[in-house]
Amino acid sequence: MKINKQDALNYHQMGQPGKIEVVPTKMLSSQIDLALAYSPGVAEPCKEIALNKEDAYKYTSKGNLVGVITNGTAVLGLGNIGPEASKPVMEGKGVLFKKFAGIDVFDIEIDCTDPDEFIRIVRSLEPTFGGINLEDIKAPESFKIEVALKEQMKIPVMHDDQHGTAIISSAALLNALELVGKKIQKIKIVMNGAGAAAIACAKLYLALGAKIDNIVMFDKDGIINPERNDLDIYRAQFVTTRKITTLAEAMTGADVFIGLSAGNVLPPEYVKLMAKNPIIFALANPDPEIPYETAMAVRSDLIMATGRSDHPNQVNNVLGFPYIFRGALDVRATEINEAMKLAAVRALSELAKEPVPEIINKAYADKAIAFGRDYLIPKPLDPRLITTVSPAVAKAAMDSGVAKHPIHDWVKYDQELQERIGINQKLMTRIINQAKTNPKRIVFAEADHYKILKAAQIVLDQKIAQPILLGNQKRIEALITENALDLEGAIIIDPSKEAKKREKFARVFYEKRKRKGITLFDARKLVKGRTYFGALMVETNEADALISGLTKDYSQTILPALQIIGVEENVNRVAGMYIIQNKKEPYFLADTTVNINPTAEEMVDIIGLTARAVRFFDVEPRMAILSYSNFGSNRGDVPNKTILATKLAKERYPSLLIDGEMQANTAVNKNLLQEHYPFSDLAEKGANTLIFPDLTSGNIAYKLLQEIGEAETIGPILMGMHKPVHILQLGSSTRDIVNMIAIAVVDAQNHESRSNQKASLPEAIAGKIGSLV
Ligand SMILES: NC(=O)C1=CN([C@@H]2O[C@H](COP(=O)(O)OP(=O)(O)OC[C@H]3O[C@@H](n4cnc5c(N)ncnc54)[C@H](OP(=O)(O)O)[C@@H]3O)[C@@H](O)[C@H]2O)C=CC1
Ligand SMILES: CC(=O)C(=O)O
Ligand SMILES: [Mg+2]
Repeated sequence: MKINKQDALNYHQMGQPGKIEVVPTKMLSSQIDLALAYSPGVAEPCKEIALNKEDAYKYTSKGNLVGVITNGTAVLGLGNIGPEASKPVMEGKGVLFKKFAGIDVFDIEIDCTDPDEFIRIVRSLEPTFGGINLEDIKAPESFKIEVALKEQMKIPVMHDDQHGTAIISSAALLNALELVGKKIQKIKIVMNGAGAAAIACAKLYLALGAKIDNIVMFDKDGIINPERNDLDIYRAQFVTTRKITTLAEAMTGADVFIGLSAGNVLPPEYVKLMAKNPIIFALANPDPEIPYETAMAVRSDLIMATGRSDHPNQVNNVLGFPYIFRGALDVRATEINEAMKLAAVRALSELAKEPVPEIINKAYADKAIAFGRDYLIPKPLDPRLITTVSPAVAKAAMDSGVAKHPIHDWVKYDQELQERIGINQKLMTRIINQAKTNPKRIVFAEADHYKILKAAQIVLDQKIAQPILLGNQKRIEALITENALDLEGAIIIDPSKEAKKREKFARVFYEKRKRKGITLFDARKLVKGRTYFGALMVETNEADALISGLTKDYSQTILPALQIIGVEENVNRVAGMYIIQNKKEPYFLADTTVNINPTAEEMVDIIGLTARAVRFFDVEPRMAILSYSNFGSNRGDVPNKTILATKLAKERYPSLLIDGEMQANTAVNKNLLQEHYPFSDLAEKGANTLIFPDLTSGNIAYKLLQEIGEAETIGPILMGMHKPVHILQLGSSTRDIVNMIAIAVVDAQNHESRSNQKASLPEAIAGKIGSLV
């Protein structure tokens, strides 16, 4: 994946600088809250903790808080760039801890290179944290620091670059060896790098059966052999007695190369020297010891992994640290010991051999990921990691006697883990990857706008879509130059210069609308408008989907689309849906954009369209029909209408989980449903799809969520059009536009794949033609 320097800087700079903030977990909005949270109320937990320090786990965030601590001396493969410069990486680790395992992090960058002083500082932080993740501290100091802190602290301490890397690379190595039928006891290993990561990896390989005589290690000064008189005690363990002096000699006949050093230090010709079916893990970040493509081009029997996400086999400690700490914190382990590390290795290596759920195939746009040369180890977005690795680590902590709070109910623990991450966090990743499998031509009516051009560049770079930019060519080109955009490959069309095409489109439009009051003269005038022009491109198959609306009111944009493209066959109307992505799961809201005051029957159409669209996102809809009343508790037109809509929808779509009418909070609060309305079909899980009684309530609800809720919103997704058209909200961000483009591409793929299938909406909902927007 091409990452542009300026984009990376903008990403970190935009909005509130950095990637992380502290969010309160309790209400703090009244005098009472303040008195409880702070003086005088706060004194009570203080006094309890003073009597029993363990109560810090009960009354503070300690039990779920990890310190990601560094001095910035070995930041990725960038070297000793200092504590300030390491902060983006540490914030990044914090975000991954949170996203993948629900663990909160304070990142702490300490200006201190003296190991004893560093040890003293970190040790003094024990009251704050439930665990310490040491990060990017250079060897050999990192060894001394970790050993001392493990000894002196009663909370789990792990140097991630050592043990995270050792665990993940061991799991991948065991699986790679299994694939090529080699035994770890027999393989010849070249370790390039003799720092924190390399030494810990080599030690774990030895624990797994590798032979010290078969390992050769290199640092910047060359091979580690008896002639070296500059070796610390850690490197000295890996002095080779073999008669080798150069990397080329070591690579000759080697089975495995492990790179934990720096980028681009392994010449391709050395790869040729390796034994049959060689294994290369080039793990330096961000640039591996040899680029993936270069190594793979050298020989076809190579098994290759890197630390990056843009190639198969990402061997990166992100597969470990969130889940290892999760398991350790959950049993309040006093340390992370060898048994826990080996349990993580086994869990990871076994998970890679399990059949891969469809959700992961989709997240990686790969039709069928299966254990093999390109899939040695689970993918970082695999939601099974938390429910596999964390329990394995927790069990091992219990079995090895370091768990202060053993887990007894493993089924309940599994559920808790799932709830921590929410199974559908990766919704847009899945859609984007699905889009990449078959990019489509997307025409933009408002291409003379920076945000559209930037989004077009992103989708072009990421091969999500082929942009067609409508607008004044000179203005578009000026914007591209002004903003240093790279839009090579995008098609620019200036409708004002396309007289022939306009005439063709005017005639198509005229034929469609001549009995609806449109003259050819009107048509010629209207097709000068870019939304008309774009919609006609889609209608005449010159483009696959239209995106418009960034600078215009919704109704002005939808009109041309409805007049030209119209409503899908077998569907009575179009409707708009918004996705609200909260921390745990997405919620789907409809109709938020089109139907002003639908009748009960019209609501049933909207329910059908929405159910199908929700399934398009691989989510099973649990639909609540909303009102200001709960199951007949209030009278009025809206409750009457929504009660009828619920009844009719249940009749028309018997396979759908629908209930109503109910208030919005009832719908999304399963405890409330269980307590007061246990008879409801939604009582078990609550609703994830909310159908509004009218446009006023739908529109107000999503706009409020968008502006003052903390959730990310995706949409509006226009449902029920004959061909894909999506209309942006006025002022959408570049990110909103990219999301919308990906949705439009997948929508176009689905339209294409069902063009020969004629099925009614109820049949589609019954699952006969799959999930389609
Ligand atoms: N994929 C993953 O999950 C992970 C990858 N890494 C990567 O591993 C690398 C090392 O990290 P870490 O061990 O923490 O850092 P350290 O600073 O502890 O170690 C770096 C080691 O690499 C050696 N080295 C540097 N350049 C060369 C070279 N050209 N040839 C041979 N050896 C070289 C250094 O030698 P000397 O001692 O002589 O200076 C040192 O032994 C980084 O690139 C990092 O990104 C680390 C952790 C996880
Ligand atoms: C991944 C990681 O921790 C590193 O490269 O340092
Ligand atoms: Mg690191």
